[in-house]
Amino acid sequence: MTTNRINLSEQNHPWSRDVTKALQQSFRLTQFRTNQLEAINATLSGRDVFVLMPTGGGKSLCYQLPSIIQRYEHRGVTIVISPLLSLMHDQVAQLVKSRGIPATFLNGEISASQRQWIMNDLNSSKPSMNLLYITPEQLQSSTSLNSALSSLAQRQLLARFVIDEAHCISQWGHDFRPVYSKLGFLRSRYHNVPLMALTATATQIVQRDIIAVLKIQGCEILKQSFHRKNLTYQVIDKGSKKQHMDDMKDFITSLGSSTVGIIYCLTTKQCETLAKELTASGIKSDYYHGDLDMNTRLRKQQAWQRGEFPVMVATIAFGMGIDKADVRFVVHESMPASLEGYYQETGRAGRDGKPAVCRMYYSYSDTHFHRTMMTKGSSQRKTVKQQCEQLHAMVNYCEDQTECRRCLLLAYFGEQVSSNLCQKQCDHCSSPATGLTMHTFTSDEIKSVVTLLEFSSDGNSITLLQLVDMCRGMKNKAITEKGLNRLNGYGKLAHFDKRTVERLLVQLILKGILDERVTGGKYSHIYIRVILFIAFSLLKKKNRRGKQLMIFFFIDSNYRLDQRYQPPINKS
Ligand SMILES: Nc1ncnc2c1ncn2[C@@H]1O[C@H](COP(=O)(O)OP(=O)(O)OP(=O)(O)O)[C@@H](O)[C@H]1O
Repeated sequence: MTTNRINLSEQNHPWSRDVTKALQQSFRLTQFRTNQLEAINATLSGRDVFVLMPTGGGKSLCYQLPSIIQRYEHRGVTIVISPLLSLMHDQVAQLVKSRGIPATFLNGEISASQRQWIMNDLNSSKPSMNLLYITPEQLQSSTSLNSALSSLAQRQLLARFVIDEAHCISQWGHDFRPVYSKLGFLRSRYHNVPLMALTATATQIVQRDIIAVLKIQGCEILKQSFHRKNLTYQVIDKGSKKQHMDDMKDFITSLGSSTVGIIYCLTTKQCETLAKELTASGIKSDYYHGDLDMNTRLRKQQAWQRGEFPVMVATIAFGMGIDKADVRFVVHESMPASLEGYYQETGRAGRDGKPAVCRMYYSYSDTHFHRTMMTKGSSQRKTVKQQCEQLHAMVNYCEDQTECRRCLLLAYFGEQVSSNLCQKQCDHCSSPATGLTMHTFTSDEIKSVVTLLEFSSDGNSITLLQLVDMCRGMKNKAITEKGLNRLNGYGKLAHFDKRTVERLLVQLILKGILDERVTGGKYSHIYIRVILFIAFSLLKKKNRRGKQLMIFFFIDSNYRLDQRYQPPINKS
């Protein structure tokens, strides 16, 4: 790859006429979106480039267009490393059918003869394909593919490597894939082949990780705001199971029962049950999750894309590569595990630029599912600490009672913006809470909670709700039987209501004073216990230095489930 810098936003480069022609004739588009031209110029000039664009921003064009520019130095085959088979399938079909661009894919599912044809083409003196989509696993394991790529590189017919969904490289991304983290060998093996990494989700940490793992320090970094002005963000208390369900149905019906949307659930079972229940209520839905076989998944995704039914109820397995422009709502039936994931999932709404709503139902108890997954180690191979930090950031976002949601979300991705940008397109900006009460807890009150835990003879099996009851001096059986009512600190917060004490404990968890852990109890039952995270002595020390620990937060006493903001929405 070259280190020569050119002006990326100009159109006076040797290839510029061809680029304009390709945009108009092959892609039938009139102008570039933010950073597309810059990414194209960077890669055509031989530079490595990191592209951070919101979902639906038009990342594909950044590498598909240069792949057909074949008259200049970096020509030949563009290799696209993509994590998902369905994504490859759709992209290749669209390239070949709609644009007449020679493209194909190589994955574990194609036949031996197709594979042979591809290898022959790569090894020919003038390969016919412009784009080859491959999985990172293929790159890792196939000797024939690697020798074909080396041969192409030697003959200067390897135009570039594209790493799509590059956040999969980072343990801090929301979809870490260990095989992606091995892609660093590309730079060492193919010194002169430009790399392009694209993602829609990247905090500073993820971005640094991607660049470090791929060894593309000094690359062009093209970033743009994560602000999606047509999306409305809402967080709604779940309430009871019935309220939650009724609200979801009312919400969808209010938009029109044929309105296109996605509902994300945490489990496969929830997806199936909810899809059936919605369909029974007149909202035509189907479900999608990772336990379905590949063909069923593909069939369901395509049926939804074609508009055969409007609502897809899915786990996060329904994700990358969904290119449906008219998604008017994305509902999270429960809180997701991270803001990175949340942003990515909500980003599938309103890709046509028209208004769309992102509604999340929240209950702190949703964290129990995520903590259990973390402990089982079945979600992703990140450290539990990393996952906990991400989960706490997500909870912080949901627990917030006053700040503009858009500001909170953008701040998480490192963008400081004014709430004026929101234009009342979030629940807090559109209908500010009317009954806000600020609750301040003194150091002594906090210590009473901590003391309760520390002096509890059976402290390791106290759940959050039990602790709330103990703080409030409740005398239920579980407490009196264990003699927990005789502990120091018991009943010290009796003058607060349940909701307030619960909020306090959540704040103590978010501030790292308490923690929740999953324990395997009898009959391998899993339950969450509260533990003291910061040693009591440490808390006291802080006080001796005069740093009084105070916790304060707001509670909206007027919050009613039936007083929710309904955003204006274009039903057409
Ligand atoms: N310059 C442009 N002008 C108009 N439409 C465009 C332009 N570039 C891309 N698009 C359209 O925007 C939509 C989204 O593009 P694309 O699928 O590349 O987004 P993406 O950034 O890859 O999204 P995701 O992260 O969800 O994969 C597509 O329908 C595409 O045709």
